[in-house]
Amino acid sequence: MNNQEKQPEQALHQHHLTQIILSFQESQAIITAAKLGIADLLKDGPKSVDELAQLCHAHPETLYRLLRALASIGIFKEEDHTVFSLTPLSHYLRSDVEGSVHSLALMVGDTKAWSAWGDLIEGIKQGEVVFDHKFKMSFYDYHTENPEFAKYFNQTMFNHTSLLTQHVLEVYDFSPFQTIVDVGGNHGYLLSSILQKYPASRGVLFDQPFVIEAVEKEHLKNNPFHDRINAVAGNFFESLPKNGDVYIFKHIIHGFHDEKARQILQNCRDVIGDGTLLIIENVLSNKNNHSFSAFMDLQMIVMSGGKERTEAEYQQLLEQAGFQMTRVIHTSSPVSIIEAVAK
Ligand SMILES: C[S@@+](CC[C@H](N)C(=O)[O-])C[C@H]1O[C@@H](n2cnc3c(N)ncnc32)[C@H](O)[C@@H]1O
Repeated sequence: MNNQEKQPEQALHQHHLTQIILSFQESQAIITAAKLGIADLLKDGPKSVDELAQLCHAHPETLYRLLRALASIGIFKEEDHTVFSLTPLSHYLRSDVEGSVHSLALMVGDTKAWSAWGDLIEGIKQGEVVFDHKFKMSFYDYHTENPEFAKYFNQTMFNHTSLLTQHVLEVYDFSPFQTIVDVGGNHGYLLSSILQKYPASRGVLFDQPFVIEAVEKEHLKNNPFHDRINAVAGNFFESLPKNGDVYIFKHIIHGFHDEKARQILQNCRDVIGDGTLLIIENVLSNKNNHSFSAFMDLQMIVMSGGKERTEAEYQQLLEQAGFQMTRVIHTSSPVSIIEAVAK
């Protein structure tokens, strides 16, 4: 291949890489629109920039430049000069729709969370959790310090879980289980959905005291399965509720490094008897293809100190905690179900 033939391909690669490097600009623009609540303001139809600027207390000229940039990538549409409407993409920036990513944008755009990503290099060089190192507090302590952030985090988990639950119910049969324990079950969406499908089962929702207190007030009060759910406050590093037939850990184990993850699983091993353990996670692919999980793994280095794992790594972790992996069931969503029993 001569130099002239190479040129277009090289230019393509250079352009592609440049786009990836600059994609933070798109993230920040979307986050800013989410912070201003633009999508909610447009839910009843198009509005002019002047109207929007007044409603969200922004500067009309710079707001126009923001919306013009977002319209150039399909987020919002400029119907007429300076008049904008929602698009299929910005629909999900609304805070009130199923599948909303509004809270995700606000969580990612939190000043501390965003600036921690700027120090990813420290995590890679030192092998430390960037957030802890930079702010001298853990990601979960930050939830206590900043309840707004905790609200966005919990709402993001809720939205995520509500999208995934159907896929889990499609492939896994919970009918053999009378008592279902959802460990770190937070809002109880997954547990409630299982109880809805399996009327003979009862549930235990286990989480930290402040979460259980909030969930009882906000979610369980109006939950039609409330009388079949026992909400239990505790700490999974100390002990888990006894007498469960199945213990579900959805998006729990990935939040911790191996030693802590083992400790949680060993505490489960102490109470599980001949019950079943289900770990529901985005399992990391062995191949280096582009994967949501591989970047979520970096999020762990930056924020909470956990790690995404391959199937083989989950198997090893389970064995070390006294379990035997029985099968891995893939769903039509990014999560898989890792099933195990005590050895
Ligand atoms: C990433 S969220 C997952 C929530 C839920 N399982 C889901 O997938 O939507 C982690 C959950 O673990 C809970 N958690 C964290 N530390 C805990 C602890 N030491 N004991 C009990 N629950 C804990 C958090 O309060 C939170 O609800």
